[in-house]
Amino acid sequence: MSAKLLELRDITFTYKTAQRPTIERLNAEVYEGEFLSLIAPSGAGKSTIFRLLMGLEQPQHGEALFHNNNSAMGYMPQKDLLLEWRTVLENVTLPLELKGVNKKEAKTIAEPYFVQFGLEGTQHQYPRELSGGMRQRASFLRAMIGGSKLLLLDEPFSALDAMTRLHMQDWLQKVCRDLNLTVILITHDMDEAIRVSDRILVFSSSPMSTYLELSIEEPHPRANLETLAPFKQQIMRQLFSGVDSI
Ligand SMILES: Nc1ncnc2c1ncn2[C@@H]1O[C@H](COP(=O)(O)OP(=O)(O)OP(=O)(O)O)[C@@H](O)[C@H]1O
Repeated sequence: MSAKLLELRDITFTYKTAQRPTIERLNAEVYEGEFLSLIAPSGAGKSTIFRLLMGLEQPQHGEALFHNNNSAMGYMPQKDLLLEWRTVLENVTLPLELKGVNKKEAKTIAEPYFVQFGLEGTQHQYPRELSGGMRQRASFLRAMIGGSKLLLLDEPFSALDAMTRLHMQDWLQKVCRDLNLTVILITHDMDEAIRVSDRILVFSSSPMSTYLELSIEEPHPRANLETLAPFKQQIMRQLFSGVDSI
């Protein structure tokens, strides 16, 4: 078992204008090097968890506790937010420049990753010249280049076509393992969660509080798609546990 990287301890959070909490007494742990997915109904509060982790909101009760000295996080939103007036390389080096690394050195640090991220040859192109999958890979490289070992991915592939999405899932899972990154992924897509994750937390309603935890052991079902079905059934049962009929 890997070491604990992050702990959510008894977190309760209510937006100022809301009548009831979005997160209530939530407890969860994240382990170093794992790929963890969160599945919950739309509007349940998944992005709010990311906002709390990034310190953009403060819980009224409880805390997010980091177990190592590096609490830096990379964040990748649904829309890639690449800056259209900067080249791909200049987009990728942005977090380094913001940390005070000079431009030349930032480029030297970023360049070697272009091959691993399937972006070789795009360094001096502009984002508009890239395909959707390439844009997401550039966005992902930008999220991790600052040295963050924890990445928060908020439905990063939802705008991609089905084929590109499948390629991206396999690629993402592999690159995270190779770079020993810890990932928390928000997704609506059960197949995606099962394909990429080591562990999945499934919430059935808001406020987000208790959840079903699925640990996906080896041999991983991504290796044999027919083995996805039992996991999918468990997720659906949990998601619809509060619903009388569909
Ligand atoms: N700044 C805010 N002020 C008040 N309420 C908010 C704010 N941001 C989000 N909410 C509400 O909090 C709830 C949770 O929102 P959140 O975006 O975290 O859900 P989500 O699970 O990520 O949704 P989706 O799956 O649709 O992206 C929603 O009801 C939303 O309307």
